[in-house]
Amino acid sequence: MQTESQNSTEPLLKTSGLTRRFGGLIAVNDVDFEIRPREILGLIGPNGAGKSTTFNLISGFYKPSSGSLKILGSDCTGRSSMVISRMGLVRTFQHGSLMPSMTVHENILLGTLHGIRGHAARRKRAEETAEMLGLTSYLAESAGTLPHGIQRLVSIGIAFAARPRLLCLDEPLTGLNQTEVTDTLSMLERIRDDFGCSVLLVEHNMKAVMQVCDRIVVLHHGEVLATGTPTEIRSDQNVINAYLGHRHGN
Ligand SMILES: Nc1ncnc2c1ncn2[C@@H]1O[C@H](COP(=O)(O)OP(=O)(O)OP(=O)(O)O)[C@@H](O)[C@H]1O
Repeated sequence: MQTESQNSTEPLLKTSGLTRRFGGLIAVNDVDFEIRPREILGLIGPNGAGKSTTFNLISGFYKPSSGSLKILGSDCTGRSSMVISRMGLVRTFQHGSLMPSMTVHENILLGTLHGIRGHAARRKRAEETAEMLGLTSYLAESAGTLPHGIQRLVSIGIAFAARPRLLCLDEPLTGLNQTEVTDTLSMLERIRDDFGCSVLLVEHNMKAVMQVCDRIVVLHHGEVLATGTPTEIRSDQNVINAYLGHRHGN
């Protein structure tokens, strides 16, 4: 999905005044942020801060109450998830995105259905994706029978098989052991460095976020509390008071 015409300085995604109300509750309020080419951006904040709502807004699963969303300079406000995925933004879901009764190969093939013509080319893409994620030996197995950490990787494989410009991952590290976390973070770096893909990471594992992200946006009560590098965020007194100080101590 990468195009030659993409201007490397133009944000991949930019929100302006993004707002979403649920009845009287403002879940996301006047949120401005951008995701740049070839970066891993962390979206963090306490429970109820508005991370999932923001994620659903930018991926077209929710329509904003007000504000705008641009992808590569094109106004995508209120567009469907299908249109947004065709523009190069592909997401995973918090509780996994796979079909348990299908094999790993069949699952990853699902991610190739849009944008790749011909069964042979799709199979090749699925196999390349599996190899990159270390899933080759699981290709023939039913996805639902595999350990949790492998299922998480298969979900990422389905999304990455489309070779998106922006891969949006909703809590991909939940339930992984330390080795699996380390492997997944290395894989995200490869996705960024070898494929030029940006990654939006919604994640509660602060150690991992601080380790892998190029920049971080902190949400609190639906608003952007801070934006910066991991070093800047770690030492931001507002962030420490609202989030890091309580949950993570260091
Ligand atoms: N569909 C909905 N209807 C009504 N209120 C909602 C809906 N979705 C989210 N909310 C509310 O919006 C606020 C933000 O929720 P959201 O799930 O976006 O936060 P979050 O940062 O993702 O939290 P968590 O870390 O617990 O997943 C919360 O007060 C939540 O109860």
